[in-house]
Amino acid sequence: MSELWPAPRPHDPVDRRVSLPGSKSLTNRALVLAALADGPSVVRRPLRSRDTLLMAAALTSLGTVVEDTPDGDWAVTPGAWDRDADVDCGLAGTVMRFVPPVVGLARGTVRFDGDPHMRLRPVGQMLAALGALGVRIDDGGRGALPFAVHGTGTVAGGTVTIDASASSQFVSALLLAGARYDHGVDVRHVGKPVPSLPHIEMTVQMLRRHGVEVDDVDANRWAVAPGPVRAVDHDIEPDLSNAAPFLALGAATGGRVTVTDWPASTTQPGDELRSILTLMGCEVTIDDGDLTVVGPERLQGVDLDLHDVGELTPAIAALCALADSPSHLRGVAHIRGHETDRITALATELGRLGADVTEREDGLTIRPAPLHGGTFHTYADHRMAHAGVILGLAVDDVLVEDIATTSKTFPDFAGAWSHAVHGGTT
Ligand SMILES: O=C(O)C1=C[C@@H](OP(=O)(O)O)[C@@H](O)[C@H](O)C1
Ligand SMILES: C=C(OP(=O)(O)O)C(=O)O
Repeated sequence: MSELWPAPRPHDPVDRRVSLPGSKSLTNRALVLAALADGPSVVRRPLRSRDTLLMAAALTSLGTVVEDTPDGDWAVTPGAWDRDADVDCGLAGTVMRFVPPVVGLARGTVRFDGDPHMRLRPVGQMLAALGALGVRIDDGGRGALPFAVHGTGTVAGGTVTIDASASSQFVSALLLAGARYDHGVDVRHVGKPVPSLPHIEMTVQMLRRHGVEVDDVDANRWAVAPGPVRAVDHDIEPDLSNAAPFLALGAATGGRVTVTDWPASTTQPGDELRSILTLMGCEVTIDDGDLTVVGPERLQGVDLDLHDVGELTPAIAALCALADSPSHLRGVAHIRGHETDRITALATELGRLGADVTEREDGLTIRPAPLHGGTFHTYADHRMAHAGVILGLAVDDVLVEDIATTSKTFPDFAGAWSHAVHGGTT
């Protein structure tokens, strides 16, 4: 078993100010668009974590130049994509889904693989759509990793139908590369509702910033016109999903936590934390870019459809386990295909520490129950580790397995968390 990390528990309500690293989703989109662009770009204040380093490595292996600047930014220069390569997706959905459509525009065979669990995460529908757009893919009929993409330098593109109910990233992936296809791309979703729609909106907004024309007037249809992708310098916002455990620190301790540089407007789903924490009884204010959460004496349970913001589920579920009325978290069947089956993992691990949890096909019901210490397993999932440390705020002797798994989207999370719980500015 990996190392067990004693989750720190504050003894008094905290009063902290926290600055967070950049957004994974924004950094990886910025890198892809910079690599596809018509000139050099700078990605400013990028997140440097496992997922974004894997993205930078993938684009570099194709022939893109990604260099560190003295300011800690990433300078990206498009290169000739004229070679065979191997891409390690790790456990990054954005690498496995966003890079194959780009490889269609390269000349060479690119083989993709990743961590053991990555071979179970859904990608088959996206590969099939890419095939229909004119890209040759060899996945041995598995519809999963490992697979190879045979790029010829051009992709016909055009209209394609896809069932993207397993992941919004299928749509984002096709849109990101689509402007560089001969006929652009016109993606039509058919199936159960697409999850995480704000992430598709994030893709559309970033494409428009790069001068790409996108028609998203109709529901379940996104059309990208063919044309150049203009080089643009990006400022990466802080990762608002990774704000969840830090805001939970205020919420769960009846304390006060301020996260700096909260964007005035954003497509990041973490922005929903403001209304979710308000529903749980917190006082939430924004003042001059500082978001402050003051926790209540007792947290209230919530009834929430998290379909649009599924990646927040682990942190919210942990807070619900600390609330003094029942919670229903619904609409997140798709998170069974995330870093682990998050619904089963949360039901198992919250239950192990005494929580009264009922697992449902598309979510969890959590009722108040006395909690106790024990080992919280994380299944290589950064957000399970966040859930574990949140429980540790209110329960003695919670041991979080493999805290280092948080490096997927947060460099030195353990250090930042200890600092935030015990005092000082991160
Ligand atoms: O496009 C993105 O950057 C993401 C989209 C979402 O994926 P799903 O639609 O698979 O939930 C989200 O959960 C993931 O963390 C990041
Ligand atoms: C689902 C997530 O990641 P990925 O980008 O690997 O899909 C996540 O970070 O919660």
